Amino acid sequence: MTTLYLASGSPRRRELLAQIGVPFVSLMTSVDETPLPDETPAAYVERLARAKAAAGLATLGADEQAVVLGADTTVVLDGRILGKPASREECIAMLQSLGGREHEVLTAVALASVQHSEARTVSSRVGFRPVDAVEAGAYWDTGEPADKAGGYAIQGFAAVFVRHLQGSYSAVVGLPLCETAHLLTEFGIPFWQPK
Ligand SMILES: Cc1cn([C@H]2C[C@H](O)[C@@H](COP(=O)(O)OP(=O)(O)OP(=O)(O)O)O2)c(=O)[nH]c1=O
Repeated sequence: MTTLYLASGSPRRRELLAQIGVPFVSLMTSVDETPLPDETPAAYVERLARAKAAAGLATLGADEQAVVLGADTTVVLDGRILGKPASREECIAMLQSLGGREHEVLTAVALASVQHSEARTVSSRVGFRPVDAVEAGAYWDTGEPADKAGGYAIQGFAAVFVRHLQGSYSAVVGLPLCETAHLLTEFGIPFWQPK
């Protein structure tokens, strides 16, 4: 019987996958998240999602029954990749740069088995109201932004910054569930639907 593994340390991804009623086993993997020179944001997120799935598969040896899911989420502003803020100052600068305008959130999901691998990338647009430095600093102090791409969590306190979202809410949180369900079906893994 096929077993689905989630190669992710993200609690959001665990919750999102559980939401669509798929049994899975969590795996911890680590991949280098440095962008390659001249790599586009779309190429970057897909490469990382595939790398996370491949790294997970490698830890399982040659298990013919395993399918591994990896994903990556990146915030893109003016073509620039915004990663996770490393400091309070960086987070304040990031949130102020996102304030009063729209940015793109790219999330890729990849499934890999010994036989083959597939990936899908979803682009969403998020519009923020202006965010001043005092509020951005206070938001950093909540502890929420540190492990989030772009320094914010739409599902958390940062919801107060979000004027609009065009695209996939689950993708912004970390896993595009519509596309994930489609890929799972391709790999013969049922979600909540009757078998
Ligand atoms: C924009 C945004 C990102 N995020 C999160 C999703 C991801 O967990 C994180 C982006 O970092 P990722 O590198 O995609 O994922 P991760 O390091 O948390 O987990 P792993 O690589 O082990 O799967 O930012 C939110 O939770 N809410 C948001 O609104």
